[in-house]
Amino acid sequence: MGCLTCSFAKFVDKYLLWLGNMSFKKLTIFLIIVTIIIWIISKKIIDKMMNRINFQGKHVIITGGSSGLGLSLGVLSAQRGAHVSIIARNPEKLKKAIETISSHKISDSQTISAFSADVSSFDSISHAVNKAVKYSGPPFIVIPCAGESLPAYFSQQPLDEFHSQMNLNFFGTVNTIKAVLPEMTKLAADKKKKKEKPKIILVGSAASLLGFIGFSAYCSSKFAIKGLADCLRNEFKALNIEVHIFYPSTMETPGLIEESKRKPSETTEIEGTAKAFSAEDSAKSLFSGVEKGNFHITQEFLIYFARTSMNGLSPVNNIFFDTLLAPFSLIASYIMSVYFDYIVRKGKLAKITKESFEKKLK
Ligand SMILES: NC(=O)C1=CN([C@@H]2O[C@H](COP(=O)(O)OP(=O)(O)OC[C@H]3O[C@@H](n4cnc5c(N)ncnc54)[C@H](OP(=O)(O)O)[C@@H]3O)[C@@H](O)[C@H]2O)C=CC1
Ligand SMILES: CCCCCCCCCCCCCCCC(=O)[C@@H](N)CO
Repeated sequence: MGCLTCSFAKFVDKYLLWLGNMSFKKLTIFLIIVTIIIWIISKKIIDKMMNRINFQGKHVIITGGSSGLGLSLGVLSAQRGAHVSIIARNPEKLKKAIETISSHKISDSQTISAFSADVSSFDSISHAVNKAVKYSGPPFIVIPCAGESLPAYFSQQPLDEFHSQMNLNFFGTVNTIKAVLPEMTKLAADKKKKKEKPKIILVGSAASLLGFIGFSAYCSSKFAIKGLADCLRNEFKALNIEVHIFYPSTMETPGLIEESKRKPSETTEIEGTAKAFSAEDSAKSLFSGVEKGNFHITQEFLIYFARTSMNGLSPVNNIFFDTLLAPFSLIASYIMSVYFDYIVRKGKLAKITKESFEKKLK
């Protein structure tokens, strides 16, 4: 034993001597490389150690589950053995979605069901949730994914669209969480199941982190979801319920096709800075983020990077990585704002405004 300590001391001595003989520049590079290697290895080990969520026999409720991201989340949940309930308005779309999701079941005992409801009405969503719970049991995972984007120039957008965006995206999320909370709280309090915390995953957007021309109504509703997520993450610790928020950037979904028909050209140009993903890939990122235990879930590095500089007092995902990135993200945000402003100055709205000024002067 003594000898072991002895050789360890000798090793440390040699190592320190070797470090001491290095030039400052070499030492700095060496330390940075060692830190990065330790970080990568420890992250890999931690990720491996993290339990994958056991979906088998658990009930997953997804609003907006008849299309786009919600539908892909339903398919993934079915593939992993969950009972899936999807909630949306249009019964035809729901019926088709049920067929798609059911074809991915891995066991006959899985229940895949659909309930028609409007999330912007508490009575409507609460009625649907009660039926879903009666049919498939208490909700283990809830994803309030129903949402829509109505892009327009602020000056041209009718006031009622600001209300409808808030009613669907923000209040739809609040209503859904309110509706599932009593049953989820009971499930979370179950001592036998204490290890597996029920989870709520809010669906924000990259537009929960930054705002630009054309998204004033949509972006505000998505920023509100970010604020809600921060508060609930903290408050629901008392209930043993886990809260996460997902910030997808553009996804190729039926919703995107619809919004593109009315999207101002400047908005499209700025949004194009980030890559578009398939709904399937985004759904996979959402669940893998939950499994890694991340509160903030992003699909791509660019949005992760953007988030670090606007973190405020929100919890960081990775203290080392986020702290390292934040200053660079601030610099990037400055460059981005100069670029975004350039797009707006040379854009359609600026042209229309200039023309109407000139008309008035004549
Ligand atoms: N696509 C994108 O680029 C991005 C999307 N997001 C967000 O992801 C989420 C999903 O978007 P995406 O997949 O594109 O959307 P889709 O338009 O493809 O699907 C929206 C779903 O929500 C349902 N829905 C809409 N309004 C209501 C309502 N009032 N009550 C109940 N259900 C409703 C729709 O069904 P029905 O109409 O029958 O009710 C449908 O199932 C949204 O929250 C969106 O803001 C975030 C970032 C990027
Ligand atoms: C720190 C500097 C990095 C900045 C990165 C900026 C990238 C800008 C892209 C923003 C993409 C916004 C996507 C919103 C999509 C959306 O929610 C709608 N399509 C809804 O349907």
